[in-house]
This record gives sequence, C-alpha cells and structure tokens, in this order.
Amino acid sequence: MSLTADEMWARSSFLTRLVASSATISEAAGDIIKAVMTDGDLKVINKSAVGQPIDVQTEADRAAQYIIEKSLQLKFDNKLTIIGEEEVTSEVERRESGFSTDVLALEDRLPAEFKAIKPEDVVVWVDPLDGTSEFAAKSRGREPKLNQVTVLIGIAYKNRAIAGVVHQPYYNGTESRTVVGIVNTGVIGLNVISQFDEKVVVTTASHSTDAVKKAIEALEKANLADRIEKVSGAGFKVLKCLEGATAYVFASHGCKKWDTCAPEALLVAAGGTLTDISGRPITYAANVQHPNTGGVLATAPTVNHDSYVNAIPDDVKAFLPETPVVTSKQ
Ligand SMILES: Nc1ncnc2c1ncn2[C@@H]1O[C@H](COP(=O)(O)O)[C@@H](O)[C@H]1OP(=O)(O)O
Ligand SMILES: [Mg+2]
Ligand SMILES: [Mg+2]
Ligand SMILES: [Mg+2]
Repeated sequence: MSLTADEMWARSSFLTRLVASSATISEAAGDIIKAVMTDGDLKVINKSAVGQPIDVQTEADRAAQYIIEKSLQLKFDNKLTIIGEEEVTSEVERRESGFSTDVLALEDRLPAEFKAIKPEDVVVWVDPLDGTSEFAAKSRGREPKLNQVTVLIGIAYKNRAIAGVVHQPYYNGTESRTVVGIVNTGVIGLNVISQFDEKVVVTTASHSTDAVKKAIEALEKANLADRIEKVSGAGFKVLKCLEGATAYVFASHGCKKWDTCAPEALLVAAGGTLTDISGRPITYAANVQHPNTGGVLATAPTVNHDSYVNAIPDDVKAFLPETPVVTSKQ
C-alpha cells in the first residue's frame, strides 16, 4: 500500500524533509523570477564598489532570496543557518510550505549518518538567481539566454556539500525543471550522461580573465578539451556536466560558495567531482570566506578529475589560493 504525502513526511528524517521542502520552495522562487520578467521592470542595481567590475542584482534576485529564506525558516522553526547571496529586503507575501514527495521517496536510500543530521548541523547556501548577467541581459541591449538561469539551494554538513537543488525556471522556453541530488543517495529530475564522443569544456561567458584563458589553452594542449562552450551560471554549467559536457573550468575567483554548494552536491551525487582549480575540496563551513578564491574545476561522472587538475599550469594554480576560514563576520 502506498503512503500519503503526509505519511511520507512523518516517517522522513530532517535532511530528506529539508531537501524535499527546498525543491518545492525553489519552484516558488522560479515562479517569482518569471513574474518579475513578465512584469518587465527588473529594477537593476549594480552591487559592486566604485571602480570594480559591474555586479548586477535585479528585483527577481531580491524577491527570490526573500521567499526562499522566509519559507525555509517558517517550515523549520527558525532553526536553520542560511547564507544567501542577497540581503532579505524585497518583501514577498507568498510563503511556500509544500514539499516534493519524489524527494521524500529517497529516504530509504539515505545513509544512516545522514538520517541522524539535525537542523543545527547544516549550513544552507542559497543563490536565489544564478546567471543574473543573462537574466538582465536586456538592460545591456542583448537577448537573454534564460535557460542558463537557475535557483540554487545547497546543504552543507561537516563542511561538505551533501545535498543540492538546482531549479531551472526556463528549462525549455517557459517550462521549468527541478534537479535534486543527495550524495551517496541519488539524483532525480535528469538523466545523467556519462559517455562522451568529444570532450566539451564549459567555462564563463561573462567573467573571462587571462588566467581563465590560460587554463583553457593548457587543457586544449593536453587534449582534454576538443570544444569550448562559453555559458553563464555555475548551476547551468554543472547541469551541462551532467548532460554531455566533460568539465567546467573557471580559473578565477568571482564565483562564491552559494554558486557551487548545490551544484557540487548534485554533481557528486551523480558520480562527478567539483573542487577548486588545484584539486582541493571546497569548504562550506558557516565561517568560511564567501569567494571561491581557488577557482572552480568540475568534471562529469566517469571523467578522470586528476587529469584536468594536473593539466592546469602551476602559475595559474599559484594565483588561486585556498579559501581561508575566518572567525570574524565578513
Ligand atoms: N566576478 C564576479 N562577480 C560576481 N559574481 C560572479 C563573478 N564571477 C562569477 N560570479 C557568479 O558566479 C556565477 C558563475 O559565473 P560565470 O557565469 O561567469 O561562470 C555567475 O552566474 C555569478 O553568479 P550570480 O549570477 O548568482 O551573481
Ligand atoms: Mg550575483
Ligand atoms: Mg550565482
Ligand atoms: Mg545569484
């Protein structure tokens, strides 16, 4: 006899409940993102300091951050440590209290260690809208590639990314999809490709630097990159690595912990790997500095991660040090 949704919730551990709620909340955030786009006034601001490269934020980033944080804290009695890209400023009335029964069905496969996780053991890393430069492309006179926009909710335990929700509001035009992964448990929402006819390496479309170019050239020389695809968003690039690309390489430090936590967990759950450019694991402790100072290197399932790490030139690695863990607030 199959269980009702409420019965599935009642028998589930905290982690499965958190991921199941995050999946549905990411979809509510996706609805809000689409509503802002339909409304047409993105209310774009530049977050960066004077003299720094432009770093845009829109009303969709702000409103999506708001609904995600408020809904998660309401559902879990304000017990969560949430670190989000944006401040919780743009009020949205809606609270999402639903959850995905597809995610709750993973409960039986959850490792015993994960079943014992409590709210105070986790850090939730939220990027309410990854790929803002695409979302806001029209403000700079360019047609946006909206399928590159994602909502990212990542869960870290003992400093490691263990569960991730990657929601694509415009997966297929206006149709959305939600992809979820829990490490050592499973992936739902996408068919993982792990055989490759050619080595496609994805990298940044909007934040290229000399080091980024040098890393890519070295991979080409080592026959590890037959074709380069420049696309936006850390979430979208990791989805690419699950659907035919071999690697995601970003030898720069603009990408932050909320960009990589959910994608890393999803990729690792599928059998892939995500580290910094030197092969060091990325730490998601609550007191870690936010920028991924060591860059990002992700490889698809069945790909030899070390071969990519080894091909990155030493001077590029030296330029991208490991992220320090700090005790003071940043
Ligand atoms: N220099 C930077 N300044 C701000 N955000 C950055 C920078 N570089 C990367 N990011 C964030 O990392 C993501 C992946 O980078 P890229 O698309 O260049 O590969 C971007 O979508 C952006 O996230 P967000 O859109 O959430 O601000
Ligand atoms: Mg941003
Ligand atoms: Mg981002
Ligand atoms: Mg963002």
